[in-house]
Amino acid sequence: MNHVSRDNAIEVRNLTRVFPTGGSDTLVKANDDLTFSIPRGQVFGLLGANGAGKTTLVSQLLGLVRPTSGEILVEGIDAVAWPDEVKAMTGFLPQTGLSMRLVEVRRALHYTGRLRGQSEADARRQTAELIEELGLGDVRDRYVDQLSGGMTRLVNFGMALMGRPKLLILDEPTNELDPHNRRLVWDMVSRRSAADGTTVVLVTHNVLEAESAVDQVAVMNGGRITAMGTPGRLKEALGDSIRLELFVKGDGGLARHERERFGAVGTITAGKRDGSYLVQTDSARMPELMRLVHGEVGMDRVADFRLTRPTLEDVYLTMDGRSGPDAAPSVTTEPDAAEGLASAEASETAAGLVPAGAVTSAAAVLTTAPSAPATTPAPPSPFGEAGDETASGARTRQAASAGPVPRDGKGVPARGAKTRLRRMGIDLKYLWLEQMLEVRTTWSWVLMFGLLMPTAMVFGLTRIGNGLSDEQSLLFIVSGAAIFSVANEGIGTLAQRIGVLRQDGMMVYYASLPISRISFLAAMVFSRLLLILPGLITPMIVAKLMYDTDFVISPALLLVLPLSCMALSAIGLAIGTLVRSMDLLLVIVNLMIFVLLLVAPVLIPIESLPVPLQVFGYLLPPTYAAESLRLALVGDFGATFLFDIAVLAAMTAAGLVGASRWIRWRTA
Ligand SMILES: Nc1ncnc2c1ncn2[C@@H]1O[C@H](COP(=O)(O)OP(=O)(O)OP(=O)(O)O)[C@@H](O)[C@H]1O
Repeated sequence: MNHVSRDNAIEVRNLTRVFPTGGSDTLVKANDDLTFSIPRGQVFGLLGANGAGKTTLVSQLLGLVRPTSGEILVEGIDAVAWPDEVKAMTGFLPQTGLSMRLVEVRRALHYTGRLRGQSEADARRQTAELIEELGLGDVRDRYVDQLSGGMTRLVNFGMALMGRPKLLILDEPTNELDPHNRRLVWDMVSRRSAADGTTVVLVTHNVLEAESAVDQVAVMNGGRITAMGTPGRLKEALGDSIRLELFVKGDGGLARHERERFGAVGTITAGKRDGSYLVQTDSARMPELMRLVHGEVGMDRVADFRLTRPTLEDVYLTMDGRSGPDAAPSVTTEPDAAEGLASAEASETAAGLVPAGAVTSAAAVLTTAPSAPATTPAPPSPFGEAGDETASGARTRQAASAGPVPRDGKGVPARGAKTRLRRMGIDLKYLWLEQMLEVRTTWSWVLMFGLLMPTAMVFGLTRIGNGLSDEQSLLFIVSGAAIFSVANEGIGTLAQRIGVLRQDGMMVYYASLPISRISFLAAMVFSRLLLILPGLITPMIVAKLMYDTDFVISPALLLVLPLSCMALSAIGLAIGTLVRSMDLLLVIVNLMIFVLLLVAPVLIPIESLPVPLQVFGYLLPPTYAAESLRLALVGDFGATFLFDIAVLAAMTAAGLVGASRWIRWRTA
């Protein structure tokens, strides 16, 4: 490990990320050998054209994308090896695809805080604070997806702030916001960095707005950083120039000879609007310029004019690489190792911008901005008893003590098994609650489906031909209707739900939280249990009422029923994570319904099938669920029953393990 500065929140060294493109041999270097550091407490703006590599960079900071090569340290923690530790201290606002859309605003904030490791008391307190600060009081009880685009963005911004993270990564935070709310967001960003020492990485195209909020800016182009420094220094690097925006009244604008007079003082460009011009020149020629405006054009013809220094937008337009090969001086990002990380000691003499070809330290460029004031308490450590219900604000207090993060022998933040288990329990609870609340709008339909469909099956199937109401037929009809209902809701719905989460980009949000995949998947499975169980029980009740069956109602049903739900749901999750195409997923789910009705020995005895179909039947999970239910209903708890139970348990485990392996927890 190289020397690590204690003042830097983020250190990136020789970071490269390559993506394969459509063609087999072609590769795109989304990030190309980046080296830089961000001092703690800074607001760091990341600018660049579409496809410049900004999202790839921030995704790697969060562990959502694995670098091809290079190193990332966030608060001294290796983000590649320990992404969860970085996620625990990072608030992330993705550009699109946030989850928690079908819960109330207050719950979206509260649950996010809890999932980020915040104590219950602190999560509640911060939720109330943010609702107040963001002006969300009137909509606190509304579902997030019922809000306007701008309000939703504000909620998403609030979610990123939950847990009082040390690091905030905001991807286009002011998209869709009105001017008032944009100002609110920039003010909150500045306040957090100045007062709490939060480090902020800001991806934005809104250069003019960001100018007032950022301490440092990096301009990216083609995967490389072409310029980096404070906005002031970057602007200075454009030269001691000024710009005049001139708006002339009436038709025709400036006469030809007038344009030539301005052209002799600087460069003049006609704007898109009739009569609008931009003149750029050396600041020493300002008096000449003003004489031309006043004397040559005359104030009676001037609708408006603005004389300004170059803006950050001018820097961006000059350096994002689109203005031609000669326009952009570039900063090389290959510093000398020692020099690159000596940023804390680098002085005001560090240049804001370095001409192309010069090998220099990008980190040194960064050092000209002030680091967090000495009086600023260091931000909280996420590695304590984060889930402590009673220790309100525990993380904040830990931060104030600002000691080094406790590590085990391998540089990994130390956490006991008890703490991890407790965290898993909390994650499970809030993910489950979110899932349950998300499906509440469809509860009535699902329940009705779970009640009506099995009832209709028992009613209809027992009337086939001369009637199939003998004890044996009833056994198959009842167990078949029950398992058909579970398979529909468990396999079918869960497979599609995962597909929709992936398609809408919502997985990125879950993956950015410090939760385990298993907690996420288990919460999805458990959230289905209550919806599925009625479909399992209804056929038995209907058969009892219609035919007074004397099935054995034993405690074993308490094992068979939930286990069938979990096994089939886990298989549904595995299918949903394995099959990436939503269209294919829909085909599979619909095929499954046919297979269940026609081939799988759910409604028919397996011995009645031809041998090839028997083999096929034994490969299908519902076969074991139906068989174990039949055996339980006749009180046969022999070897076959135990074997079926073991297979269902194994399927639950295999489904969850498969899903957690195939789920895209990293976006690439
Ligand atoms: N998963 C991926 N697979 C293949 N190529 C990718 C992947 N992700 C990004 N890229 C490519 O990497 C390059 C950088 O993309 P990235 O999304 O990081 O740019 P960006 O600066 O964030 O753009 P924008 O401003 O449009 O969001 C692009 O050429 C993009 O096509």
